[in-house]
Amino acid sequence: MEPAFSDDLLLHLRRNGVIAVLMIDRVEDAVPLARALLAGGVTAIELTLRTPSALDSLRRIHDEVPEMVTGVGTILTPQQANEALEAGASFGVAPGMNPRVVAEARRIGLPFAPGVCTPTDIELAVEAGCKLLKFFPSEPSGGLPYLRTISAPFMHLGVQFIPLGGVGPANAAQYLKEPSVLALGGSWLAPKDLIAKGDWAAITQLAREASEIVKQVRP
Ligand SMILES: O=C(O)C(=O)C[C@H](O)[C@H](O)COP(=O)(O)O
Repeated sequence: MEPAFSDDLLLHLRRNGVIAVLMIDRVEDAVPLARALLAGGVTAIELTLRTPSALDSLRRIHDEVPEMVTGVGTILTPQQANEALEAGASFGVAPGMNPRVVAEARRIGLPFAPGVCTPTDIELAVEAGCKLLKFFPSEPSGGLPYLRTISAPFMHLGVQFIPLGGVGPANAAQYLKEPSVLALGGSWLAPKDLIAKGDWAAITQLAREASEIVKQVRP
Protein backbone atom coordinates (compact mmCIF):
# COMPACT_ATOMS: atom_id res chain seq x y z
CA MET A 1 0.00 0.00 0.00
CA GLU A 2 1.04 3.58 -0.61
CA PRO A 3 2.02 5.20 2.70
CA ALA A 4 2.86 8.60 1.32
CA PHE A 5 0.71 11.69 1.21
CA SER A 6 -0.98 12.02 -2.17
CA ASP A 7 -0.24 15.08 -4.28
CA ASP A 8 -3.84 16.23 -3.71
CA LEU A 9 -3.50 16.01 0.04
CA LEU A 10 -0.14 17.81 0.00
CA LEU A 11 -1.63 20.56 -2.13
CA HIS A 12 -4.59 20.91 0.21
CA LEU A 13 -2.32 21.21 3.25
CA ARG A 14 -0.07 23.74 1.49
CA ARG A 15 -3.01 25.88 0.38
CA ASN A 16 -4.67 25.71 3.78
CA GLY A 17 -1.32 26.54 5.42
CA VAL A 18 -2.41 25.82 8.97
CA ILE A 19 -3.55 22.67 10.72
CA ALA A 20 -5.58 23.18 13.88
CA VAL A 21 -4.48 20.82 16.65
CA LEU A 22 -7.53 19.80 18.64
CA MET A 23 -7.90 18.25 22.05
CA ILE A 24 -11.55 17.36 22.40
CA ASP A 25 -12.93 16.23 25.75
CA ARG A 26 -16.65 16.08 24.87
CA VAL A 27 -17.57 14.34 21.66
CA GLU A 28 -20.57 16.70 21.26
CA ASP A 29 -18.10 19.55 20.72
CA ALA A 30 -16.48 17.90 17.69
CA VAL A 31 -18.91 18.93 14.95
CA PRO A 32 -19.53 22.54 16.08
CA LEU A 33 -15.79 23.00 16.53
CA ALA A 34 -15.02 21.66 13.05
CA ARG A 35 -17.75 23.87 11.57
CA ALA A 36 -16.42 26.92 13.41
CA LEU A 37 -12.91 26.37 12.04
CA LEU A 38 -14.24 25.76 8.55
CA ALA A 39 -16.27 28.97 8.71
CA GLY A 40 -13.00 30.82 9.39
CA GLY A 41 -11.27 29.16 6.44
CA VAL A 42 -9.30 26.45 8.26
CA THR A 43 -9.91 23.21 6.39
CA ALA A 44 -7.43 20.84 8.04
CA ILE A 45 -7.31 19.57 11.59
CA GLU A 46 -5.30 17.17 13.70
CA LEU A 47 -7.30 15.40 16.38
CA THR A 48 -4.91 14.28 19.07
CA LEU A 49 -5.35 10.91 20.72
CA ARG A 50 -4.65 12.57 24.05
CA THR A 51 -8.33 12.40 24.94
CA PRO A 52 -10.48 9.25 24.90
CA SER A 53 -13.14 10.90 22.75
CA ALA A 54 -10.76 11.61 19.85
CA LEU A 55 -11.78 8.70 17.61
CA ASP A 56 -15.50 9.19 18.19
CA SER A 57 -14.98 12.87 17.42
CA LEU A 58 -13.22 11.90 14.20
CA ARG A 59 -16.12 9.63 13.15
CA ARG A 60 -18.62 12.44 13.70
CA ILE A 61 -16.56 15.02 11.82
CA HIS A 62 -15.98 12.54 9.01
CA ASP A 63 -19.75 11.96 8.69
CA GLU A 64 -21.08 15.45 9.32
CA VAL A 65 -18.32 17.80 8.14
CA PRO A 66 -16.82 15.86 5.23
CA GLU A 67 -15.16 18.99 3.78
CA MET A 68 -12.79 19.03 6.75
CA VAL A 69 -9.53 17.17 6.11
CA THR A 70 -9.03 15.34 9.35
CA GLY A 71 -5.82 13.82 10.60
CA VAL A 72 -5.07 12.06 13.84
CA GLY A 73 -2.18 13.09 16.08
CA THR A 74 -0.30 11.47 18.95
CA ILE A 75 -0.29 8.08 17.20
CA LEU A 76 2.10 6.23 19.50
CA THR A 77 1.40 2.58 18.61
CA PRO A 78 0.75 0.49 15.48
CA GLN A 79 -2.69 -0.32 16.90
CA GLN A 80 -3.56 3.39 17.05
CA ALA A 81 -2.58 3.78 13.39
CA ASN A 82 -5.17 1.12 12.56
CA GLU A 83 -7.81 2.71 14.77
CA ALA A 84 -7.22 6.11 13.19
CA LEU A 85 -7.58 4.73 9.66
CA GLU A 86 -10.73 2.79 10.56
CA ALA A 87 -12.28 5.92 12.09
CA GLY A 88 -11.72 7.80 8.82
CA ALA A 89 -8.43 9.65 9.29
CA SER A 90 -6.98 11.20 6.13
CA PHE A 91 -3.50 11.17 7.66
CA GLY A 92 -1.65 10.51 10.89
CA VAL A 93 1.11 12.26 12.78
CA ALA A 94 3.10 11.57 15.92
CA PRO A 95 5.31 13.58 18.22
CA GLY A 96 8.25 11.24 17.56
CA MET A 97 9.77 8.86 15.05
CA ASN A 98 8.71 5.32 15.93
CA PRO A 99 9.80 2.90 13.16
CA ARG A 100 7.13 0.35 14.15
CA VAL A 101 4.36 2.92 13.78
CA VAL A 102 5.75 4.13 10.45
CA ALA A 103 5.95 0.55 9.15
CA GLU A 104 2.36 -0.16 10.18
CA ALA A 105 1.09 3.07 8.63
CA ARG A 106 2.84 2.06 5.41
CA ARG A 107 1.38 -1.46 5.57
CA ILE A 108 -2.21 -0.24 5.98
CA GLY A 109 -1.93 2.79 3.66
CA LEU A 110 -2.29 5.60 6.19
CA PRO A 111 -0.36 8.71 5.06
CA PHE A 112 1.87 9.36 8.03
CA ALA A 113 4.20 12.16 9.17
CA PRO A 114 6.43 11.13 12.08
CA GLY A 115 7.79 13.72 14.48
CA VAL A 116 11.43 14.75 14.11
CA CYS A 117 13.67 17.09 16.03
CA THR A 118 17.24 15.94 15.28
CA PRO A 119 19.22 14.97 12.16
CA THR A 120 19.11 11.36 13.38
CA ASP A 121 15.31 11.48 13.52
CA ILE A 122 15.22 12.81 9.97
CA GLU A 123 17.59 10.10 8.75
CA LEU A 124 15.44 7.39 10.30
CA ALA A 125 12.25 8.89 8.87
CA VAL A 126 13.72 9.25 5.38
CA GLU A 127 15.05 5.69 5.52
CA ALA A 128 11.56 4.53 6.45
CA GLY A 129 10.17 6.25 3.32
CA CYS A 130 8.70 9.41 4.89
CA LYS A 131 9.04 12.75 3.14
CA LEU A 132 6.59 14.85 5.12
CA LEU A 133 7.78 15.26 8.68
CA LYS A 134 6.36 16.95 11.71
CA PHE A 135 9.00 19.21 13.27
CA PHE A 136 8.25 19.03 16.99
CA PRO A 137 8.68 20.84 19.32
CA SER A 138 9.53 23.64 16.96
CA GLU A 139 10.08 26.77 19.05
CA PRO A 140 11.63 25.14 22.12
CA SER A 141 14.10 23.33 19.81
CA GLY A 142 15.31 26.55 18.22
CA GLY A 143 12.61 27.43 15.70
CA LEU A 144 13.37 28.30 12.10
CA PRO A 145 17.16 28.81 12.41
CA TYR A 146 17.46 25.34 13.92
CA LEU A 147 15.11 23.78 11.36
CA ARG A 148 17.12 25.33 8.50
CA THR A 149 20.34 23.92 9.89
CA ILE A 150 19.15 20.36 10.54
CA SER A 151 17.15 20.08 7.33
CA ALA A 152 19.87 21.39 4.97
CA PRO A 153 21.51 17.98 4.34
CA PHE A 154 18.12 16.46 3.43
CA MET A 155 16.49 19.09 1.22
CA HIS A 156 17.75 17.49 -2.00
CA LEU A 157 15.61 14.47 -1.04
CA GLY A 158 12.42 16.52 -1.20
CA VAL A 159 11.70 16.50 2.51
CA GLN A 160 9.04 18.92 3.80
CA PHE A 161 8.06 19.89 7.32
CA ILE A 162 5.04 20.75 9.44
CA PRO A 163 6.39 22.70 12.42
CA LEU A 164 4.38 22.45 15.64
CA GLY A 165 5.04 23.52 19.18
CA GLY A 166 5.01 27.17 20.08
CA VAL A 167 3.84 28.27 16.64
CA GLY A 168 1.11 30.93 16.58
CA PRO A 169 -0.06 34.19 15.00
CA ALA A 170 3.14 36.01 16.05
CA ASN A 171 5.51 33.76 14.10
CA ALA A 172 3.23 31.99 11.59
CA ALA A 173 4.16 34.22 8.66
CA GLN A 174 7.90 33.58 9.06
CA TYR A 175 7.30 29.83 9.14
CA LEU A 176 5.05 29.93 6.09
CA LYS A 177 7.68 31.80 4.08
CA GLU A 178 10.21 29.02 4.63
CA PRO A 179 10.42 26.87 1.46
CA SER A 180 10.73 23.62 3.42
CA VAL A 181 7.54 24.31 5.40
CA LEU A 182 4.45 22.75 3.85
CA ALA A 183 2.08 23.94 6.56
CA LEU A 184 2.23 24.66 10.24
CA GLY A 185 0.14 23.50 13.11
CA GLY A 186 -0.89 24.57 16.52
CA SER A 187 -3.37 24.39 19.31
CA TRP A 188 -3.87 28.17 19.47
CA LEU A 189 -6.78 27.91 17.02
CA ALA A 190 -8.90 25.92 19.45
CA PRO A 191 -8.21 27.00 23.04
CA LYS A 192 -9.63 24.75 25.73
CA ASP A 193 -11.53 27.58 27.45
CA LEU A 194 -13.34 28.61 24.26
CA ILE A 195 -14.29 24.98 23.54
CA ALA A 196 -15.54 24.56 27.13
CA LYS A 197 -17.70 27.69 26.75
CA GLY A 198 -18.89 26.68 23.31
CA ASP A 199 -17.71 30.05 22.00
CA TRP A 200 -17.65 28.95 18.37
CA ALA A 201 -17.74 32.53 17.06
CA ALA A 202 -14.45 33.28 18.82
CA ILE A 203 -12.91 30.15 17.29
CA THR A 204 -14.11 31.18 13.84
CA GLN A 205 -12.44 34.54 14.42
CA LEU A 206 -9.12 32.88 15.36
CA ALA A 207 -9.37 30.71 12.24
CA ARG A 208 -10.11 33.77 10.11
CA GLU A 209 -7.06 35.58 11.45
CA ALA A 210 -4.89 32.56 10.70
CA SER A 211 -6.33 32.25 7.19
CA GLU A 212 -5.55 35.93 6.58
CA ILE A 213 -1.91 35.36 7.52
CA VAL A 214 -1.75 32.40 5.12
CA LYS A 215 -3.32 34.43 2.30
CA GLN A 216 -0.83 37.25 2.76
CA VAL A 217 2.16 34.92 2.60
CA ARG A 218 0.79 32.51 -0.02
CA PRO A 219 -1.61 34.54 -2.16
O1 LIG B 1 0.65 15.26 20.78
C1 LIG B 1 0.87 15.41 19.59
O2 LIG B 1 0.98 14.52 18.74
C2 LIG B 1 0.97 16.72 19.09
O3 LIG B 1 0.52 16.87 18.00
C3 LIG B 1 1.58 17.80 19.85
C4 LIG B 1 1.05 19.12 19.34
O4 LIG B 1 1.30 19.20 17.99
C5 LIG B 1 1.66 20.25 20.01
O5 LIG B 1 1.47 20.11 21.40
C6 LIG B 1 1.10 21.53 19.57
O6 LIG B 1 1.84 22.52 20.16
P1 LIG B 1 1.21 23.90 20.61
O7 LIG B 1 0.53 24.50 19.44
O8 LIG B 1 2.36 24.71 21.08
O9 LIG B 1 0.23 23.55 21.70
